[in-house]
Amino acid sequence: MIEFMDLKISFGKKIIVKEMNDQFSENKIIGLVAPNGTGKTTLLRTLAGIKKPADGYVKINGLDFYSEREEYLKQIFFLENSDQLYANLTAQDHFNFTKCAWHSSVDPNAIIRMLKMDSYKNIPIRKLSLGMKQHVLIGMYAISDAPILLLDEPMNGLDPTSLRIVNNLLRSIKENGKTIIFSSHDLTNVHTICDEVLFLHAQKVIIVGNTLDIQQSYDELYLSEDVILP
Ligand SMILES: Nc1ncnc2c1ncn2[C@@H]1O[C@H](COP(=O)(O)OP(=O)(O)OP(=O)(O)O)[C@@H](O)[C@H]1O
Repeated sequence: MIEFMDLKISFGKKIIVKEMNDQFSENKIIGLVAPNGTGKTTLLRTLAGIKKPADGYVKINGLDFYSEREEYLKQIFFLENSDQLYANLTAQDHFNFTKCAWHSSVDPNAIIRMLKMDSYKNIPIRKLSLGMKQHVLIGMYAISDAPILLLDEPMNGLDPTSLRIVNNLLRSIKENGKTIIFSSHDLTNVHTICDEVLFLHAQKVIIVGNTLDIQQSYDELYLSEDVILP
């Protein structure tokens, strides 16, 4: 369970979220959607305890980051982007490390097979393409077996086949009782795999079930705000 209570997030006078009071139960894939610069990464960073709220708090499975930091952090896996991977280590190294650090029973070789990474699992990260590095990141999430996975635009750089494989992987992680929150600009894919969609708009959070037309909701919220060029 993720609980947001009177959460306010800001950078000084710049408010990202004014007041958030929402709850998310387990076993869900939640898409986080908003235009560039609205605050998706900032919200994920706040959930991960990297950014301190200006007010209010987040509880994860009843745990508070500031008073129960160690237990709180055991609930979440969050790697902001592939720049955080070790350039001289391989995918296999990252997977082995993640399995060990998280005391996970997930078999890295099964994930390598599922993500079709055999041909590059032993190549240093610095020699991989963006899409290949995204596979490494997503593989680490799967291997962590953490209850809550926070992903920032994980599908960027994936080809259509990889996207389908990653979607299937996320679905199977969810079926194991996990909660996945991922930010994305790909509304079609959000519609394909999410149970709920969380829009950030006008410093507020708007949650919609995925029965609605996501594109239509997006247009209604944001299109009128488009800048009209002279
Ligand atoms: N460290 C910081 N100090 C001050 N302002 C920041 C900082 N980090 C982000 N911001 C501002 O907060 C706002 C939200 O940024 P954020 O990166 O969370 O947006 P985003 O929705 O993830 O954008 P994108 O879709 O482009 O990745 C932006 O206006 C950004 O300039």
